Amino acid sequence: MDPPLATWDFSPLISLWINRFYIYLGFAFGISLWICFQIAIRKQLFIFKDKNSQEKSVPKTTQDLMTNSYISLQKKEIFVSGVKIFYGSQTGTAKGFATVLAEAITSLDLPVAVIDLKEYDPDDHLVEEVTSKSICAFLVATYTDGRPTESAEWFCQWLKEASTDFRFGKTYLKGMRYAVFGLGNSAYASHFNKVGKNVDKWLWMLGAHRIMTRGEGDCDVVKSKQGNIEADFRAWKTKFISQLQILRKGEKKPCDGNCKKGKCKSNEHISEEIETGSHAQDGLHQRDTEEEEPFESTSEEEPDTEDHQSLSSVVDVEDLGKIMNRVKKEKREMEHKEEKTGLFRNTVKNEASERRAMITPALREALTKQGYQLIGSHSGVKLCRWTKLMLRGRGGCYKHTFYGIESHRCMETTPSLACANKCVFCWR
Ligand SMILES: Cc1cc2nc3c(=O)[nH]c(=O)nc-3n(C[C@H](O)[C@H](O)[C@H](O)COP(=O)(O)O)c2cc1C
Repeated sequence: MDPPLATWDFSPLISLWINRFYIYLGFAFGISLWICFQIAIRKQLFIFKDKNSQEKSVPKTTQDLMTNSYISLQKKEIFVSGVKIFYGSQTGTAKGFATVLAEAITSLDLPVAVIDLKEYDPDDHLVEEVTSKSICAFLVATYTDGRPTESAEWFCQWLKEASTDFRFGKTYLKGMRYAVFGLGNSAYASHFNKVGKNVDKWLWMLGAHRIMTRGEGDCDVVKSKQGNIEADFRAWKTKFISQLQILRKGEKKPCDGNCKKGKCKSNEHISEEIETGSHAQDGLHQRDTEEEEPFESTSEEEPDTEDHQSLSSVVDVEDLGKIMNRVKKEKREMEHKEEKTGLFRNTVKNEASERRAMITPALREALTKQGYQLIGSHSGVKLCRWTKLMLRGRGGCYKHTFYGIESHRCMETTPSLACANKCVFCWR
């Protein structure tokens, strides 16, 4: 028989119920202790593992591997990413030569692209060659009156204009490497290979680096150097391929001391000049060293003749840069002569030290990065975005919309960097 309900003792349960908060507290305390304990253990384990891995994870072999892979990465530096062969052909000779050249380059395991100049827009793409690490070969034919083929007409027109446009400047294509092979016939004496010569000259004027002397193919079998145009091309091709292999290895042909102006008389002299940076600073001097056979290249003389012409006639504002360069060159020569004779030496030096540049090196760097062409040590100019758009037929700035002023005729210029006014709306 069950005891009656009244006889049951509920007092322990009641006391538990009354003290239930202490029980909860006890549980909570226990759980937090357990968590802290776990965290402490994990931390200890982690420190231990870390120590071990630091000691063991980079064994000598791995270290060696890392060093080796670094070296191999360094070794794998690419000096030539590929070759682009541009051709301007009418009856197919240049095109055929381009194919032959492409095959020869493919056998060297180098990527190659054969491009018809008809399908190439220099305005959009030529500047890519500055950084692309490719070598550009131009095979261009000359036609009546020294004109290019129809397919190369726009390319030549663009190059001609850009090379004399001060807004592009002398360094627009700096970094681009190229070689030219012209196709022509010496029977057309006054216009023999004119297109090849011009393309070579214009690229050079824009600052591109000529990797070898221009080749001249001559259809006149009597006058042709190698007997016929095919042989002329083969000779040029052989030279091109060997030059390509040199460049591919990252080797640079040292100056052989046969510079036109005789400024690099010995290799010792060159290294001195490179160290002092005079070669890098003086574009003309650098170009001297690039000439393999200076007598064949006309690029250096021709701009000068143009300068003479421009001086004798009405001066175009766009030619001012060239003229200034000539004046500076003459001044330098004069100073050089004076220094030689010992006359006025001290005065010249004092003047030079007194002259203070208005553009600080930091400002110069920043402006150049922004695309400004700096003139002397005082002014900077840049073609405005609206002008570019206007020239491309893609609209203009608000002055066009509101007042009908065509952007490329807009004369809002504040080229002097020394301007002390702080006008609110000045673009600077
Ligand atoms: C009508 C005509 C005019 C030419 N005019 C010239 C010229 O002025 N100067 C020149 O060096 N070669 C001239 N040539 C020679 C071509 O440049 C040469 O034949 C070249 O190999 C043609 O190349 P292509 O077959 O790729 O078009 C002329 C050829 C032709 C047919």
